[in-house]
Amino acid sequence: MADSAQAQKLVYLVTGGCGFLGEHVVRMLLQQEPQLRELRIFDLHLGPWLEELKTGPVQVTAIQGDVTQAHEVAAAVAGAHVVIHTAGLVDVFGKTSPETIHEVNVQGTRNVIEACVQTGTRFLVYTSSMEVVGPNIKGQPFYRGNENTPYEAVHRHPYPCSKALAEQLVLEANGRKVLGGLPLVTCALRPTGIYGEGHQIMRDFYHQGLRLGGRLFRAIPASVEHGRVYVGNVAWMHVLVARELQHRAALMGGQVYFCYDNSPYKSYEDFNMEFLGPCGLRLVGTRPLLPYWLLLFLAALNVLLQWLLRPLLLYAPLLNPYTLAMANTTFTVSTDKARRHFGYEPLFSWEESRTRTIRWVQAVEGSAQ
Ligand SMILES: NC(=O)C1=CN([C@@H]2O[C@H](COP(=O)(O)OP(=O)(O)OC[C@H]3O[C@@H](n4cnc5c(N)ncnc54)[C@H](O)[C@@H]3O)[C@@H](O)[C@H]2O)C=CC1
Ligand SMILES: CC(C)[C@@H](O)CC[C@@H](C)[C@H]1CC[C@H]2[C@@H]3[C@H](O)CC4=CC(=O)CC[C@]4(C)[C@H]3CC[C@]12C
Repeated sequence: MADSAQAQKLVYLVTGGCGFLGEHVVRMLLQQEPQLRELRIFDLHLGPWLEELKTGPVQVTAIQGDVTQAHEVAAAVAGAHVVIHTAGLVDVFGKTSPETIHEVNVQGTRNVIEACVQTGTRFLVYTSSMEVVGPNIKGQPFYRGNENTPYEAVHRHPYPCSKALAEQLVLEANGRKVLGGLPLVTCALRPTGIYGEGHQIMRDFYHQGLRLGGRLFRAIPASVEHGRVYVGNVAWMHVLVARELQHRAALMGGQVYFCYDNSPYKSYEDFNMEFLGPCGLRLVGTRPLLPYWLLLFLAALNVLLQWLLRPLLLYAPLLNPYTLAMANTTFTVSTDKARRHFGYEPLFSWEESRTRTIRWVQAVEGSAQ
C-alpha cells in the first residue's frame, strides 16, 4: 500500500479499472503511488475483488458507469487530479458492431476529455495502442521502430481506427484551458501486445490446445516477430507517467510513448508457448502446417459462419482475416523515449514476467505440471 509518510493529497480516477490492464493499474497505484488519497475505479462492469481494496489507508471508490454517458463521466471525474483512461472495447473478433466500438472508444474518450475541461482536472493519461501505428492495411513490417519511425499508418478495421481517432483527440486536447484557467496536460501510451495475469486471449489459446489434445498447430512463420509487453510493466508505466506528467508538463504534454520492456521478440505463437509449453501444450510444426491461401479461406469462412450464426449465438474464433493479417506482419518496437522523458525502467524482468504468467495459467486452469 501507499507510504503514509508523504502527504496523501491526490485523487486518481482509472476508467476501465476492472479490465485486464485496468486491474493491474489499480493495484500498482495502491502499491506505488505515495500521494494517493482517493482512488476512483470507473467501469461498466465492477469486479467483486474491489471489496478487498477498501481496507487500506487509501479511499477506494468503485463507480459503475458508462464512458459513453457524458454525465456519468463528468460526475466521476469531478474533483480528480489525475485521470488514467484505459476503458475501451478491445474487439478484433467481430463481437461488437463498428458503431459500438466507435461510440465507446472515440466518443467515450471525447467525454473523458470534456469532463476534465469542465471540472478542472488537469492531467490525463490515455491508454492508446500499437495499433494506432500498425500493422497497416498493406502489411508493411514495422521492425524495431520507435515513436519517430516513419510508417504509413493506414487502417480500415474499426478497432485501430477508433484508437487512432481517440489518441488524436487526447493529444489535441493538450494545452486546453480547464475550469480554473490552467492548461490540461495529456499524453498517450501505446502498449504492444500485452500479456500476463488475466489475459483472456492467452486463456483462449490454452483452451484451444486442450481441445486439440495438448497441441497447437503453427499458422504463422516463426520469423514474423510481434512485440509483446508484460501487463505489470505497462501498469507501472501508467503510474509513472501519471506522476511525472505533473512535474514535466512542458516535455511530456502532448507526447506518445510506446510501452516496452525486456520481453523477447518472437512470433505471436512462439511467444505464447513460453507460457503454454510449461503448462503442457506443444506447438506442432516448425513452419505453418497450412498454406497461407488456405488459412485465408478458413479465416473468411469464419466470418461467414459468424454472420450466419449471429441470430443464434456469438461465434468469434481467434482466426479471422484481420487477426491473420496482424499475426503475419512483423511489428516490434525498440525505443527508450519513456526512459529519457520520465525515467521509466521496467519493474519486472523478463524472467519475472514469464514466471508470473506461467503461474497464472497454471493456477487459473489447474494445469500445474
Ligand atoms: N490487451 C492488449 O493487448 C492491449 C490493450 N490496449 C488498450 O488497453 C486498454 C485496456 O485493454 P484491456 O485491459 O486489454 O481490455 P479489457 O476489455 O480487459 O478492459 C477494458 C475495460 O473497459 C471497460 N469498458 C468497456 N466499455 C466500457 C464503457 N462503455 N464504459 C466504461 N467501461 C467500459 C470494460 O468493462 C473493461 O473492464 C484498452 O484501451 C485497449 O485498447 C492497448 C494495447 C494492447
Ligand atoms: C489464429 C492465428 C492466426 C493466431 O496466431 C492469431 C493471433 C491473434 C489473435 C493475435 C495476433 C496479434 C494480436 C494483436 C496484437 O497484439 C495487437 C493488439 C493491440 C491491441 O490494442 C489489442 C489487442 C491486439 C489487437 C492483439 C489481438 C490478438 C492478435 C490479433
